[in-house]
Amino acid sequence: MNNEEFFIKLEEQIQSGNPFVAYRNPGSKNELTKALLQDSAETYKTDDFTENGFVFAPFENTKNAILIPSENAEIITTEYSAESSEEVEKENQEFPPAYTNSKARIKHEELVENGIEAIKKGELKKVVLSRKEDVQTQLKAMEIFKNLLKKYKTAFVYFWFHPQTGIWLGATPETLLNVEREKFKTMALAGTQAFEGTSSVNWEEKEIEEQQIVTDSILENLENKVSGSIHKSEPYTSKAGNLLHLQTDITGMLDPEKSSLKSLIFALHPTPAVCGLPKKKAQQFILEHEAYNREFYSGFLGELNMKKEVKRNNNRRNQENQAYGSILKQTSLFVNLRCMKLEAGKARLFIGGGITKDSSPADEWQETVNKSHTIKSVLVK
Ligand SMILES: C=C(O[C@H]1C=CC=C(C(=O)O)[C@@H]1O)C(=O)O
Repeated sequence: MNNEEFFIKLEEQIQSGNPFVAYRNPGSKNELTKALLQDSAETYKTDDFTENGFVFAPFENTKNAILIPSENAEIITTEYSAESSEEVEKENQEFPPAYTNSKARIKHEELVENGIEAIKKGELKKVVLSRKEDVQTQLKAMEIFKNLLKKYKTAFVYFWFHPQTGIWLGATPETLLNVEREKFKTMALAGTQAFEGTSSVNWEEKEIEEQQIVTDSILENLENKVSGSIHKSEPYTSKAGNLLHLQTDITGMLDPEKSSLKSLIFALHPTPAVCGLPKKKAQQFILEHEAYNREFYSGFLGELNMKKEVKRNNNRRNQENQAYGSILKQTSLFVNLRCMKLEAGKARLFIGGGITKDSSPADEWQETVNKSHTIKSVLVK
């Protein structure tokens, strides 16, 4: 489908009031943007994660994971080009410094102080604390979505609507879980610094430790769920919009006898990149202290057991590939970061950061300001 037809279909779906999602996977071949347009206003939920479709799950109470089932949706695709990286870089550098709202700053710094105190008392090892920020915007959701598609080629970019949740949009750099056949991939992403023209940067002890905590915890949680060994890369610097993070890629083979897709998802969610350690205590701390509802921020979203057509390999020597059928199931879930909820004329942004014993409240505030640019920069024409 060409771009024009694709966006007309999407507009028609918006008018109908029925649920839909439009999205592009990171680094997608031919920049393929897909949409699932549900054929009724019905609410479908998934509890056992065996269905196929697109799932949208909140941070807590994941029983409310909403599904757009493939079988109840029209699936359309288009190729929509991102801007060249030089253009994007230029825009990022030109983006004006964020205004500082001192009330919000004081509140966030107090929250971080409380987190550091709980860590120093030994109640927690790490906790991820966040805030919301409301920003006025004249842009329509579709324009914001196109801006996200143009700017963030390496992120998972999405535009979700459901009568139960309202409109959400985002560009997240974090994979929660990718499963194709028995092979799975996940990542430990943590540590942040502003991108200032180069990705060759040094990381301080604090960030290295913060990210190592995430890697260790993911490996520990996956231990009994996989067959054979788990492979991890060395931590490396990855770029997400105007930010740099430390990332470790983790891969392995699933053992269907030992674990279902659901148990794997919940072994990971919520990861210490959005919640903390120990998991239950950190979650409790967040719910008690953040004083607002994260809703779907730091939840997860993406393709669930979606059928993917695989082209047959005509190379005769590759007998093994020829033996496989041409359809396989793919799950590609992302952590819902760098996102917003859009209401009439107003975007609610959600931004957080990992707190460890060495965190500084002022630096953590600044980090949330830097992170908010990912979304703020697509709210203007
Ligand atoms: C919680 C967020 O980011 C996470 C992902 C990468 C780096 C993070 C950090 O450095 O704190 C956070 O753990 C957010 O963007 O709201």
